[in-house]
Amino acid sequence: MPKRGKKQQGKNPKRRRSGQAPSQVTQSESASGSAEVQELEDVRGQPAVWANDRPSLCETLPWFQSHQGGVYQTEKVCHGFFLGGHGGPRDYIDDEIVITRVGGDCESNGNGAVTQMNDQSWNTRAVQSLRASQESGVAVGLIISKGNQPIKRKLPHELNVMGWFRVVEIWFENTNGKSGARVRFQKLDLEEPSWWAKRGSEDPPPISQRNLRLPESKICKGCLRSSKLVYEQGWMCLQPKSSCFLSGLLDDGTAPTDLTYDVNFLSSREPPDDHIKPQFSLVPNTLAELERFPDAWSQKFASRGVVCPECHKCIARRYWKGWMCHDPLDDNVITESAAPCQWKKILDVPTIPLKAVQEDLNVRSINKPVDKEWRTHIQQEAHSTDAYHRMTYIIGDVGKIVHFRANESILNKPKGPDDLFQRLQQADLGLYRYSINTRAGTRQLTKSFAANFGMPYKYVLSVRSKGFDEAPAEVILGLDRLKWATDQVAGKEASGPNELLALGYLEKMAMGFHDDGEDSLGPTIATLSLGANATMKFRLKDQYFRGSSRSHVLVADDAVLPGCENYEERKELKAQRNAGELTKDEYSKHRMRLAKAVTKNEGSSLITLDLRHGDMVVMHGSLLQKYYEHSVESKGKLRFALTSRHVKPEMVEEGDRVKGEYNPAPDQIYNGE
Ligand SMILES: O=C(O)CCC(=O)C(=O)O
Ligand SMILES: [Fe+2]
Repeated sequence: MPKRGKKQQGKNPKRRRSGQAPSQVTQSESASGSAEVQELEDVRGQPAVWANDRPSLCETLPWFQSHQGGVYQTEKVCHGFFLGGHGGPRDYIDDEIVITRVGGDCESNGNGAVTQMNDQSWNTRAVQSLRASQESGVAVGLIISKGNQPIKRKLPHELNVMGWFRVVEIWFENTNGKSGARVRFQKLDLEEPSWWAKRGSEDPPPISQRNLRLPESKICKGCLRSSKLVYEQGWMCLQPKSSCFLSGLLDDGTAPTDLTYDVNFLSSREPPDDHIKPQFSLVPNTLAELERFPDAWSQKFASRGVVCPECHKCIARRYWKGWMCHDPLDDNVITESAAPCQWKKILDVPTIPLKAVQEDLNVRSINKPVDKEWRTHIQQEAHSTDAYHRMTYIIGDVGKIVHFRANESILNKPKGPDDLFQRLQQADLGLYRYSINTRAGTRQLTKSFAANFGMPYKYVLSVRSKGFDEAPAEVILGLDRLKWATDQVAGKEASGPNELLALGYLEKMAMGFHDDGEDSLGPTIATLSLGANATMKFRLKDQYFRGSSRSHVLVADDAVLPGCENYEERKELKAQRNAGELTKDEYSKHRMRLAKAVTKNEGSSLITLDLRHGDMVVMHGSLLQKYYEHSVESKGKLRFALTSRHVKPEMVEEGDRVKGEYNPAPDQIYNGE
């Protein structure tokens, strides 16, 4: 487990580090299937903004926040479009026009080539959003990746912003028996030279000197709808839902497969139209906003990426205190030159008083933490002391969750929660946003800042975990309290914490559903919440909720647990199987039938805890991490969470084990007051 962070760093074969020669040629599949080697031309300029990786791009550009897929839309209108590596057949890019497939509904063969799996139509989401941009006059920003083949240029960066375009044509053609949408973009400003034009090329002629010609169109006799003359082979009806779609060119009424564009279609231009405008600025100016609102360092907009004023790179906010253009902690860093850009912005982060991050201090919003449906399956126990109101939720043999709700009286004690919240803000914790693989298969930055202490843990690389002997005093104060809570739940004899993950949440930050790791950890995990309120949810992992994977492979371990679909029926079947009343095959058939009948997209939360400043939560039982997952959503402008675990020493490299040594002196031991 501790090495996972390293493995997770995606290996992109196209990446190169400084000193390696840029690729001069690219190989592409021609329409006839033979490999061609293309010479790439130099470009004449530089993009106004660029990025090394998709997370930085999406964190920075408000008009392109799609970590996956080529189209970014808000309220059903497309604002940004991504041109990846391979373009399909007939993708076309010149200095002013881009023609490409709309994307989506495709599967990749692993080499970048894609096959369309489903028919696309005017109702396809991506098509609808492009059409909405076209109809409402919204410009679309185009981004092109270095490996893009149709452009035939040596692009300067991994991801390059081309500029604003307008959607001028959407039509459909037949790709491998499926109707696939295609879009033709035209550059919004035809007078400005394109940075990706060939080096040494002339400026484009002024509009007044151009003979702007629109492509020809014809009304289809079959469906009475108009289609442009797109292909050299002749006019065809390009309406996907019409029976006359693509018909009429060959004797048998079908369309030729080897289509080429009509020259007039390629050279035609729509006349400039002042009504077509982008709804964002191409290069966001977050830095200027920060100058205007210097106290806003923990607010949502300040957690976005910025564009480096020196080299124009998108820089995500990965540091608690700001942005670094050349990020020494980024393992995936691509150094473009021998002298990387040294620009950085370190924020002045004045201490935020507790009052400013909490709203309704005395009101607990969730008074029934256990979902109605499961109340009879989850045993609840309450126990109060002067310091904490302790609520225990027991999920059968799986484990329990103990919520220590802090009473007002302990908050302002010396070294107590108020004090810790204040001190953690001033301490240098080294909080950083790591890059992780998501379930959707993309890489994204975590939505909270993390720093690990003690034994190395999960996504934080082992070299980045500071031993407890080097940890700030505030971290150890938190650990003392967590050790107490762990002992309360698991008993003093159990393995105590040897790791602590400190998390910092700015406004609207959250941690999505995850488990804390079942194999590498001891059974008890404790967490302390400081600052803003938060909501912590527990639910069954998806495969246990359904009883199978999404593709209907039955789970090997048929756990029928609170939170799952068809609970009663599954429980009954399991009892019958255990009593020998059902054969293995019969049992599997029933299980499959039930798994296939699940219609819900995801399971709902079983337990929802309202975490307040000073509260602690202990999760106990390794099966809890195996079957259940949890999420935490922060509700205010600033929150810290300190979470301690017992990492099994055998899972950690020998030399790192000393990092987790923690032997509190007697006067350091927290006594629960
Ligand atoms: O933010 C929190 O309270 C807990 C975070 C958490 O679940 C984790 O660190 O694994
Ligand atoms: Fe967690």
